Amino acid sequence: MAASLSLQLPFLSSPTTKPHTHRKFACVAAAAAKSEIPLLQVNDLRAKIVESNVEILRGVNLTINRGEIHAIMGKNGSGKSTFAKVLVGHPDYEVTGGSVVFKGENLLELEPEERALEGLFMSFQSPVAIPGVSNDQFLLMAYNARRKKLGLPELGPLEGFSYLMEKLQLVNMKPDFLNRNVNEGFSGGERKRNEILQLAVLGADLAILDEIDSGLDVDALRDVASAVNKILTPENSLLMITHYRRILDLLKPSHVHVMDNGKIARTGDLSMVDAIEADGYELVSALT
Ligand SMILES: Nc1ncnc2c1ncn2[C@@H]1O[C@H](COP(=O)(O)OP(=O)(O)OP(=O)(O)O)[C@@H](O)[C@H]1O
Repeated sequence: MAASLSLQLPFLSSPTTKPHTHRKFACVAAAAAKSEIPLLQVNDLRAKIVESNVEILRGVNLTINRGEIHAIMGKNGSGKSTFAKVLVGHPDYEVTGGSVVFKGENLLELEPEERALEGLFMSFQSPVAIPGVSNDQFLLMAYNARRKKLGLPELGPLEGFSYLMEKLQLVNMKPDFLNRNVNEGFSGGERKRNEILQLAVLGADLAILDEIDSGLDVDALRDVASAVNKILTPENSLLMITHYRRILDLLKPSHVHVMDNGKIARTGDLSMVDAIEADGYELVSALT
């Protein structure tokens, strides 16, 4: 479980300083250059299951720029979750070819923990419980680890609690969520909301949400979508995996991809979802 804790990726802004004028121009130039490179560039990514040697990803290509919202849809078993898990470095899979560049760095060389610290967050389809660890302990520990890495002072219990309360309100969750052990006894929908709370607390350059909408009632879905919309800025991006139109209407992805047989078979906009709902995946994939 420790591994999946460390997969959660914090993102904080650097401490505010008053840069010297020349440094300021250099920073502006660097920021402009930074915003020009894609946030994520995946080229011909191939991966297999370690245990069985079965190839699941068969040449995935995908580019995500800052501020974009991408959705991946596709038939059951087409490789969507595998793709997400390979991006965060899940040990069940081995990359056999291709490349992934995240924020200009070779993501595949980084350990899962380092990917998290670089600003990659993933919510899992079935979030696990962590018996004996309360949500507030876990969140504050993860948040402080990130602050420490950035050279910022750790938040003490009082400051930490008020920070967590602020984020709790953002995701419209009850305060008792903080006292409960991570996901222990949570309903399916509560676990999904808890994933969004983690994202709100830790932040991310790229958040990957795997079926965050499954099992949510209509109000919870609206809350989750509204929280995600508040977390998104022109500087961060979202990659969501879903089977349903409802969350797409709420989050309005700029790009919709269809995965088929371990590849992105087709890319379009929201209007492609109408075709998928009318004709199914076979016809849409066959158009490529
Ligand atoms: N760790 C694993 N062990 C065995 N098989 C696996 C493993 N991971 C993925 N697979 C297999 O790889 C294929 C792709 O699985 P994946 O979960 O990526 O599909 P998906 O597109 O996310 O499906 P769904 O829409 O049903 O969630 C499936 O046939 C699945 O059984």
